[in-house]
Amino acid sequence: MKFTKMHGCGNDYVYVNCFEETIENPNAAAKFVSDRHFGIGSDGMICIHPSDKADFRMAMYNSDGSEGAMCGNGVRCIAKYVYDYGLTDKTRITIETKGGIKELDLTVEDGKVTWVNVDMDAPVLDAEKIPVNYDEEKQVIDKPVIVDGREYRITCISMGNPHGVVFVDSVDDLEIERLGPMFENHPMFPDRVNTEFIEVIDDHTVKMRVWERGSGETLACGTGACASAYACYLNKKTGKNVLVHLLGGDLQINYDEEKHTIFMKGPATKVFDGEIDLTEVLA
Ligand SMILES: N[C@H](CCC[C@H](N)C(=O)O)C(=O)O
Repeated sequence: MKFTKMHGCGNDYVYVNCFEETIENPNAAAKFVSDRHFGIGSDGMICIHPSDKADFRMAMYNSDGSEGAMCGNGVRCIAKYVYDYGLTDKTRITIETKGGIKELDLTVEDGKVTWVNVDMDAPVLDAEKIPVNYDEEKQVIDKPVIVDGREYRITCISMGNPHGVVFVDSVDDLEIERLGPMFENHPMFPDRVNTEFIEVIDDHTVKMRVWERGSGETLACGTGACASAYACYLNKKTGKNVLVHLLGGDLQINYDEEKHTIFMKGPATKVFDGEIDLTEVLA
């Protein structure tokens, strides 16, 4: 299988061009290639497919092999892949995901994509759609939740995939390896959840760490940054435009109230191309 290792703010995936490759068991392949000791090493695997509804279609898998519905850093890297490898010459493209069709604006410098601005669509607060069960509440905004004997306040949002945004005093001394799985597998989330821990710096800047469903702590999460920026706005912690500092870089998130949509702007980076034999692994 030919692949390309790429990352967005350090959120790294193995990208496979499925116009040319066929993967029999993508869940098992994702789990294997993601392994940082026995595989290639990544937060998961992302397949680029043809689409009959958009220019391209994304299928994304976490490092535990589970399939996710949307990936903000992933769609930016797909934009870079399809342009840089000549699958398109357009600088405005659409990508079909299980979390809806996304529109992307590509910035090209010296013939290569460097930055991508994505229309991430409207944030969804409807508890049933996220999904989250919190008493009979229709929305979960700034609600108390007890984790590890401590009370946190959580705001739940879907960006095509489920997020729980939690405000903390400092993200630097967070015991994320211990806390992350407790949020991820909390009974209020029937499909598990991606959890963002947010430290507010000022009315347009936050620091974020994320514990991703199916992948653990990652250096960045695009959908998570969007959910967090919107949670900050809802809870009056920031305005509509938020610079999110992640462990692996920065994302600029802007909420366009008129269009009721969130824009995410950030980098997309290629690391290397490679080839791997999966016949024995998947046998
Ligand atoms: N890192 C991704 C999100 C992956 C979400 C995945 N962990 C799930 O929903 O299961 C991002 O940049 O948006």
